Amino acid sequence: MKGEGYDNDDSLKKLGEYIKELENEKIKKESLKCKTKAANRLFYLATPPNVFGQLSEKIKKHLSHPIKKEEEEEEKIGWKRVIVEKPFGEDSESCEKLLAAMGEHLQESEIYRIDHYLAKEMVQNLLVLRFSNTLWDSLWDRRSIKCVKISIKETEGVEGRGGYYDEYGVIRDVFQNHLLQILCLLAMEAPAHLQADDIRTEKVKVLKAITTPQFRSSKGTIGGQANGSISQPPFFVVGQYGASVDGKLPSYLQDPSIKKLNPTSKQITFAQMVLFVQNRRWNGVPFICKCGKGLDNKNAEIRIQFKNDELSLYPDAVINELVIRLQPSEAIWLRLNTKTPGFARFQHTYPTYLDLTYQTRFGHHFALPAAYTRLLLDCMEGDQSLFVRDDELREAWRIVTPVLRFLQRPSFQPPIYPRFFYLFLCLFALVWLYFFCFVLCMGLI
Ligand SMILES: NC(=O)C1=CN([C@@H]2O[C@H](COP(=O)(O)OP(=O)(O)OC[C@H]3O[C@@H](n4cnc5c(N)ncnc54)[C@H](OP(=O)(O)O)[C@@H]3O)[C@@H](O)[C@H]2O)C=CC1
Ligand SMILES: O=C1O[C@H](COP(=O)(O)O)[C@@H](O)[C@H](O)[C@H]1O
Repeated sequence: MKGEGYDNDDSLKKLGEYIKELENEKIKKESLKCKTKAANRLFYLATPPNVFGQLSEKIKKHLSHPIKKEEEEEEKIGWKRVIVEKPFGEDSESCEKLLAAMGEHLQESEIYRIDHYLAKEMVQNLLVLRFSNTLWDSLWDRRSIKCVKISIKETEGVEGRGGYYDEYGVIRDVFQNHLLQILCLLAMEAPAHLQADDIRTEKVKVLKAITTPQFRSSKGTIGGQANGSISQPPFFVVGQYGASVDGKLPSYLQDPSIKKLNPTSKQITFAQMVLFVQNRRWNGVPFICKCGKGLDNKNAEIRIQFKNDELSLYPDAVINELVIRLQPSEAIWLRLNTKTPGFARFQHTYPTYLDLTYQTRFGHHFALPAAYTRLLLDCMEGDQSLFVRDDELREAWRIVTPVLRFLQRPSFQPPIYPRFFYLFLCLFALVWLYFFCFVLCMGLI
């Protein structure tokens, strides 16, 4: 295979023959122990997406099990499954092409589209947290929830991955997939059953209820205009990271890979959008979604902020907030008010937390598998719950495509934000501490 193109029939034929040889050997050995003659085939396409279609065709042609006269059941002949990595397209149009190219040769049940965020412990936990605790049933909607914040923040920059990143940017890299998937799990209705397709059907409904961001220009057209502004809801913020304030960490444009490929790149590395799920449950509740690189913190979390009751006896008390931290250090906490402990009277509230930090509560009793371990196992077991279905993909691209078009305007220039640098913050804190001690000492003298 080495050195041959993905479209080379001969080499793929050879690969098919080689696989068959291996399977025959294995079946010979194993048939002594068990009666199965099936040999399953799992293909992992770690290739650029532009060859997914071509490869699907070759897999069908040369690498599928030879089907007998009458098509036999999967258990007898073994299954064939294909895992594909994102990006599944660059916008709605290219996604459609990709879906068609693969769909021509493979069935949807054979395609496993990876979104590794779906396999993170706390993302899987969302279904359990929401639907096994009836406590939320009357709270999980626009009547009680003020807003939902989802953020995936990274401190790292592109670190030499500019070849891939500069073509895709943060919206295609994280927003369109990981972030929207989390939003779906938070906003969806209870699925009919805990089966892959029931769950995915509910997720699609959420995506369908998200209105496509509209862009207004002086000419009243949508998207792509130089002086366009986003219409209701009016919020989206983008940027590209610059160098750290002390100049020690390079900016996006100074990254060696970007410098080499596209030194004047306008690609964005941060995006925040406020999305609205326009259905009866969520109408009017902003979902504030942000993700980016070169930021102040590496974490991924969900914050569900509850409304304050206008008639509350404690109008100044902090609002209740449910926080689900996906990483680092998985945790769920609920911010509540208590009486200020001690002599303070009941007029005084004190914000505190009901805290479920996984490490403390579950310690070493549970090993959390890496996302990819979970996904590979699920694929082998034929469970598509944590993989993205074609209609989810279409809808997710429908939501972000107008934004991407808007950012492609020739006049667009990304705002630059300084890259966060911890050492800088530490030095800053030290200077303040020093100053504070100095003032304190002077006071004492
Ligand atoms: N189990 C655990 O480990 C627990 C840990 N904690 C920790 O305690 C600390 C406090 O937690 P918590 O009370 O929940 O967090 P905060 O009340 O400090 O809220 C943090 C959130 O507020 C946003 N925010 C902060 N400053 C501003 C601002 N000026 N304008 C707009 N938004 C802002 C942050 O956004 P952004 O991300 O953009 O800055 C983030 O979403 C955290 O470090 C938390 O990790 C608390 C409870 C349990
Ligand atoms: O898919 C991607 O995700 C990573 C972030 O994943 P995490 O598991 O480390 O949170 C991101 O850095 C990368 O750019 C993107 O392709």
